[in-house]
Amino acid sequence: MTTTPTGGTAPPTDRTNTDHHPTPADAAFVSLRGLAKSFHGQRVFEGIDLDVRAGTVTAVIGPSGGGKSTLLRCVNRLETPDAGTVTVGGVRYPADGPLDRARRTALNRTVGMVFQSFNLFPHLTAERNITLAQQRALKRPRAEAVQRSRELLDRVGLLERADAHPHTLSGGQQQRVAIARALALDPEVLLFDEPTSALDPELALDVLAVMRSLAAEGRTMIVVTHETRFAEEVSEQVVVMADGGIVEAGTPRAVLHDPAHPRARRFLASVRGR
Ligand SMILES: Nc1ncnc2c1ncn2[C@@H]1O[C@H](COP(=O)(O)OP(=O)(O)OP(=O)(O)O)[C@@H](O)[C@H]1O
Repeated sequence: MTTTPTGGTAPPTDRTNTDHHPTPADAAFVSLRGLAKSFHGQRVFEGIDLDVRAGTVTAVIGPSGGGKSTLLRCVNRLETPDAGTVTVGGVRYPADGPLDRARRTALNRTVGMVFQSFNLFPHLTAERNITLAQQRALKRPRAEAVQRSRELLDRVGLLERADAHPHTLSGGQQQRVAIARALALDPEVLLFDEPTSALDPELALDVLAVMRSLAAEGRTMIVVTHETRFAEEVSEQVVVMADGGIVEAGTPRAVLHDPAHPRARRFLASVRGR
C-alpha cells in the first residue's frame, strides 16, 4: 500500500469561479458521489460512490460492458455524467451541464489519461508527441518541453527511440511514450484505461513495470485493468463494476480472493479460468 500523499495541492489555475476546498493529506483526492451515466436511455451505471486517497492506486475490474471506461471518462469529463459529482483535489465538478472554462482548465491540468489505444500522433516522433502536448496544454517553451520529454523518455526506457515515429515502435513502446506524454503535463491523478489490453503479454510487462514504478513513488492512480496480479500488487483498493454499479469494493485481498457479491465471484472465477 502506498501512503505518500502527492500533496493534495490545488491545480494551478485561477479558481475564482470554482468551489475549492483544501484537501487534507489523508482525505480522498478523487471523490465520486451518486455518479450516473446512460447512453440513449440505456443505463450504464448509477449511484457510484468512490473515494481514492492521494498517493494510492485504485484498480477497477469487471466484465466487459460494465461501464469501467465510461466511469474514467466521466472523471475527466470526456463524457458528461447524467447525475452526481466528481471532486478532484478539492474542486467539485457537478454533472449539471457543461463545465465552465475555469473548471475545464482545472480538470485538464489535474487529471491525465492513458488510453488502451495509445492515441499518439502518427506523423510525429515520440519526442514531438510529448513536446507538443506540453506546448499546447501548458504553453511550456519549446526548449524546456523538449528537455522534459527527453527526461521522461529516459524514465520509460525509450530515450534512444526519441526520434522514432509511432509505427516503428512496438505497442508496448508506444504505450510507454503515451505514459511519458501523460506525465509531461504534471497531472496529480493518472487514469489508465486498460493500458495493456492491446499488447502481447511480453510487451505488457514493460508497461506494467513503468506503472509499478509510478505507484511506488506515490502517484494517485485509477487503473481499469484485467491484470489482477498487478492490481493485487499495487492497489490500495479494488472495485468490481458490473450490473450498473460497483458490486464489490475493498482491499485487493478481500475483493480478489474472497468476494462477497455473487456477480464479483462469478467474474473473478472467469478471470482465473482464463
Ligand atoms: N459513446 C457511447 N455511446 C453509446 N454507448 C456507449 C458509449 N460508450 C460506451 N457505451 C456503452 O456503455 C456500456 C459500457 O461501456 P464501457 O466501455 O464503459 O464498458 P467497459 O466495462 O469499459 O467494457 P470493456 O471492458 O469491454 O472495455 C456498453 O454497453 C457500451 O456499449
